Amino acid sequence: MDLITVVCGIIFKDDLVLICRRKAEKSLGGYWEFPGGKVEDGESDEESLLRELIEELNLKVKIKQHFFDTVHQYDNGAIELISFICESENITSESTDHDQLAWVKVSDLLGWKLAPADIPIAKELIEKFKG
Ligand SMILES: Nc1nc2c([nH]c(=O)n2[C@@H]2O[C@H](COP(=O)(O)OP(=O)(O)OP(=O)(O)O)[C@@H](O)[C@H]2O)c(=O)[nH]1
Repeated sequence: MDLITVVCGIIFKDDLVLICRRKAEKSLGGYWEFPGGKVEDGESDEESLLRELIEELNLKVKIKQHFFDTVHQYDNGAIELISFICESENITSESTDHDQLAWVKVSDLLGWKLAPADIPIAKELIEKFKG
């Protein structure tokens, strides 16, 4: 089965990072994720991320650096999840795809019910920001 490329933003506002809970009716409903989405034909990863964040969250961010990529095999197919560290100047409270948003400390990330593909990214982030 094809590998689907998904981009996500690790969006910082000061020391806190944004995670979003997928709406119940979506795939992986109820799981928390870093917001983003599927890369479309003809888009770069960065263009795709900026587009998704505006579409879903009406959030304009600065992409600071490419962070960490991971491949995860779900029952219905595999995704490659490409993450970027971003900074946001404003805080958003509404999403078209999520029913809750939370700004959390990096060290607390694994206490949330993250989408399985996001767990290696969260672990890497905790390692990077520890001490
Ligand atoms: N945006 C995003 N998607 C993720 C993450 N982790 C993860 O496994 N995914 C999965 O990657 C796929 C693409 O995400 P998406 O946000 O574009 O989903 P979508 O609404 O276009 O499609 P879908 O609802 O049909 O699955 C979804 O199946 C989603 O569950 C993540 O951190 N961010």
